[in-house]
Amino acid sequence: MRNLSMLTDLYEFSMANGFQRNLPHTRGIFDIFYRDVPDHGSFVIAAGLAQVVQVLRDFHFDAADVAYLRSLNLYDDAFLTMLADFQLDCTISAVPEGLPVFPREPLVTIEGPLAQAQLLETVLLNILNHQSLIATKARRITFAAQGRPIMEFGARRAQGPDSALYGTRAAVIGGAVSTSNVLAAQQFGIPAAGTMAHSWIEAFPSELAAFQAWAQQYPDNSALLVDTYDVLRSGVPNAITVFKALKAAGHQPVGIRIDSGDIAYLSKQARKQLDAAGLPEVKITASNALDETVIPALLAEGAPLDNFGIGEKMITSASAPVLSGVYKLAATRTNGQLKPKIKVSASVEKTTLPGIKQIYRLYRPGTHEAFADVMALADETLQTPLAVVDSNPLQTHKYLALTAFTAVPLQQSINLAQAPLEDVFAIQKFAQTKLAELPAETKRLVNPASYPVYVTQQLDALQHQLIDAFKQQVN
Ligand SMILES: Nc1ncnc2c1ncn2[C@@H]1O[C@H](COP(=O)(O)OP(=O)(O)OP(=O)(O)O)[C@@H](O)[C@H]1O
Ligand SMILES: O=P(O)(O)OC[C@H]1O[C@H](OP(=O)(O)OP(=O)(O)O)[C@H](O)[C@@H]1O
Ligand SMILES: O=C(O)c1cccnc1
Repeated sequence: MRNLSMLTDLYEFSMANGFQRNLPHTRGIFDIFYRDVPDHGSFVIAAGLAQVVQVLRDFHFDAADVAYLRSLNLYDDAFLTMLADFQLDCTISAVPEGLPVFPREPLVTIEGPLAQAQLLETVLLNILNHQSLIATKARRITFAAQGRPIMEFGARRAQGPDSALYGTRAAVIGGAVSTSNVLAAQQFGIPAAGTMAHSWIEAFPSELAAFQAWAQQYPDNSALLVDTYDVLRSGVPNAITVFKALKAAGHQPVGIRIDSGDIAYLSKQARKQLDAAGLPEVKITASNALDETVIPALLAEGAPLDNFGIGEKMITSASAPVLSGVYKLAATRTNGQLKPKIKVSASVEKTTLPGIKQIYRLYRPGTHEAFADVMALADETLQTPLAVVDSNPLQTHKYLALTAFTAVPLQQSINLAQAPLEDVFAIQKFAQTKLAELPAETKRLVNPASYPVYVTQQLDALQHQLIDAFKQQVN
């Protein structure tokens, strides 16, 4: 990954420069969290931490970067010198990639000198917002496919090269099993997969000649695109001719791909033709702007589809193209003294949670059934009964007591020097394990139930104390 230290908003440099001059001995503790789930879902799949770790490991400014910043005539010499000799002095704790996370829960917490930690806002949000968005969308599509494999086909429609590359990584975290994107396959160890484009068929004198040439070239990888001319009158009959010849020569025919028209009707008819020809093993792949709304419609019609190629809708998260994760100051530390901080906003749902926190997932004792999350101050011990209040500021502010639970902390401190860049399929498996722990009603695609996320009485009291102090100041 190239050095992304300059991928930031100008105001980060402007604040960092001022922090160094005004508050040189103050450290900032920043939380990264989001407020709204894309597509009206109930959770987001956290993704992108491996790239965050890479960026932090390599965070430095080249001579050309410093010269450019100097040319803006905005910044102090001492600040530019600090950038030129940059030594990252930040610590990071984070939830693991693949974990389903809920609104307002800190995915990542960064602590460091204000002048450093502020500089990380833009690039960290860029990475985490993008990958978590695509992983979340891929989870929805995978869920809709009910176990049928999803091939990621989106490189041509992604918003630029990085979105194709890291979007594919995120799509696999969310459940895709292979990709047509060779760079992503190479870089992340994802199986490379694919069929053929219409140009292959158009280039030959006939569809049959095109299929035959393909089968000769790739006798054990013969996935044939059958919709160039007429799926049922030409594509499938020609594919059957080629598959029979392949079988006779001792090869295993792979499948057909349908990429246009009424996919339910065409796949049912194609299945009948293939079965009647003694080719029940031939798989049917569907593609063409598929997503988690079209796939269930196809399956509800009884479309006999074995797998899906998914491009534009997944790689761009077309139905919900933004995850608005934010980077908010939760506390400062000066000469060892911790000061919780809050942003009190006119819109009550934007008021932040102060202090250094930990998130806990609560399980029914002796089970893997998660039933709620609790955000607490990091130095709190969770007592039973635990007094909590809904973390959603728009809910009624009513305390309740939680009694029977096993609490598992979700954020872990990350050792930048040692943090392993985990295998994407290990992350996918972890995501599936963690998804399995959530109540079924929170996972459905339409109007999912929201999962309870509470804050402890102590954290709630701290928030209200800071809000009151702010009100007194204003008055
Ligand atoms: N039976 C079906 N039920 C619901 N949606 C379907 C069904 N069959 C296809 N679709 C979806 O409808 C959308 C439009 O299909 P259509 O065949 O009109 O595509 P198109 O883009 O016009 O075709 P082409 O790719 O040849 O230009 C696509 O998202 C496709 O996946
Ligand atoms: O629809 P997506 O989910 O993005 O899947 C990838 C699409 O990419 C290819 O189309 P191509 O670029 O050849 O254009 P087409 O729309 O004419 O098929 C392929 O045939 C799929 O239709
Ligand atoms: O291999 C394929 O079939 C493929 C790859 C990218 C986009 N559409 C289809």
